[in-house]
Amino acid sequence: MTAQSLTRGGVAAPPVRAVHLGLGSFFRAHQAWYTDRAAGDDPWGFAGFTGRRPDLADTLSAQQGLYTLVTRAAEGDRHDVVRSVSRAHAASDHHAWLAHLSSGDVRVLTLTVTEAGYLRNARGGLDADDPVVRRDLTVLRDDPTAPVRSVPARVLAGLLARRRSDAGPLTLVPCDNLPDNGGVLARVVRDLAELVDPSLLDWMDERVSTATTMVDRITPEPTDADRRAVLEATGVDDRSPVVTEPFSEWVIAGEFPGGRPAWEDTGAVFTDAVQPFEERKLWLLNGAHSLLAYVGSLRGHTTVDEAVADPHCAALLDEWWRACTPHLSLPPGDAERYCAALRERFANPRMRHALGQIATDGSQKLPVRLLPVLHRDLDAGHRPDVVVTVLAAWLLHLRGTGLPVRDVRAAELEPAAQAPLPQSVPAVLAALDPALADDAELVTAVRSRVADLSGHR
Ligand SMILES: NC(=O)c1ccc[n+]([C@@H]2O[C@H](COP(=O)([O-])OP(=O)(O)OC[C@H]3O[C@@H](n4cnc5c(N)ncnc54)[C@H](O)[C@@H]3O)[C@@H](O)[C@H]2O)c1
Ligand SMILES: O=P(O)(O)OC[C@@H](O)[C@@H](O)[C@H](O)[C@H](O)CO
Repeated sequence: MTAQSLTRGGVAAPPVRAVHLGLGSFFRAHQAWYTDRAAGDDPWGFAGFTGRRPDLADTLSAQQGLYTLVTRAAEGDRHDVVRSVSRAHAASDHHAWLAHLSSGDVRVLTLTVTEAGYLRNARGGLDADDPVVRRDLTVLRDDPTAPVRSVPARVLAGLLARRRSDAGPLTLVPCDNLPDNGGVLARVVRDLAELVDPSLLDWMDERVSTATTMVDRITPEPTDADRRAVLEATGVDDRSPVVTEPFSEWVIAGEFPGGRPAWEDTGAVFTDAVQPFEERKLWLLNGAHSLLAYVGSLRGHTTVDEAVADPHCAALLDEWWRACTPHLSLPPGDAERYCAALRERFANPRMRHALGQIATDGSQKLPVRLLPVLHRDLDAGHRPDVVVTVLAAWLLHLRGTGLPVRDVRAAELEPAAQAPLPQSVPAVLAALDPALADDAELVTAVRSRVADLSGHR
């Protein structure tokens, strides 16, 4: 049998009414999927832009934006073709970026650019010392239409173009795993606007809203085996399928004065307060993921399902969840149900979610996944032992034990971690939060746990 290609068969793609920055697996498993299912007789199409490399834009363009979403349950796979990506552009196609964002048809800009992509400094504002930000600042001051590379600068360039064309209201919808992701995005873009053209700030107040979101759907990096499995199951030679789990959640707070897809029809929840959902998800799921990534990999595991099958890791997970629960603000019983679901989600043996993907950029993830719980416990006079273990395991990871280090701060963290423990422990803790390095008891506990963990390898 000849393999088929993905094609729209002469049916037009939905009109571009939304733009996405950070075209990758998660966007395709989540926001694009919600939008596709919400289409009804009022379809919204995305113009998706990659964050950096062109590959996915090229592959998707060759398939008219179509791709197969594989929903992988423990019992088997479901295959759906998602049709809401109408155009796929490489990051370098700045002309198209400005054109779409200048269009009055476009009312929503979603983003998935990783935690590191927001380029924040230690105080949460824009890191104006970052070399890419510095270069973009010079470029934008000179010519606001010239290509820029950082996320804050790309968004700002799009807004400057939109103001020139007077294209109407726009809502920014960040979908990265960050608390108050709307506040984070608004702040870095406004910080840059102040440096480039402060007159934009008033225009932004009138024309640009920023939503805050909690997003949840485990979506591992697809593999060649996934692609072969799609070909075998469907007969379609999809060059870029996405594999995800059946579970999905999207909680959104914000205004959409220019309109939006009917995401609530497909399960998204609109609320005034995302924070309780965000904390539940970032601590219970993402915190647990980071725990498994650093401790599980030290114990020789490579995927989440392998790690949770290890009774030692499973016991640490329970300990972590017990530490989080008193600090969550959703009704009692909610966390229990969420953790029960997580046990099943993590154990799905067919997902093969690589610990290496989760371990990336710990310097950006641990502060939002673990430290809020650690600080609350320390303030209450307890030191959660499980957090000591994760911090010790992270330090060993930075020392080269287990998974390769991929972190935006690797150049600073790897040498710091190599020093003898009396220096390396406070240095690495301070990189997460200077207050941690000032806590002598915590430093001692982490030192002794590093020694225990290395001894038991
Ligand atoms: N994969 C998941 O399970 C999942 C679930 C919830 C939320 N998320 C969020 O989505 C993000 C992306 O995950 P993914 O699975 O799509 O990854 P991916 O690697 O498939 O895609 C990431 C996209 O972000 C871009 N990007 C990466 N670093 C960037 C930077 N510094 N500046 C600009 N763009 C950058 C990439 O070019 C790519 O377009 C995660 O970091 C997370 O915040 C992912
Ligand atoms: O995507 P990251 O790199 O922020 O984190 C890795 C995982 O913890 C994360 O992707 C989860 O799978 C996801 O947040 C589940 O909704």
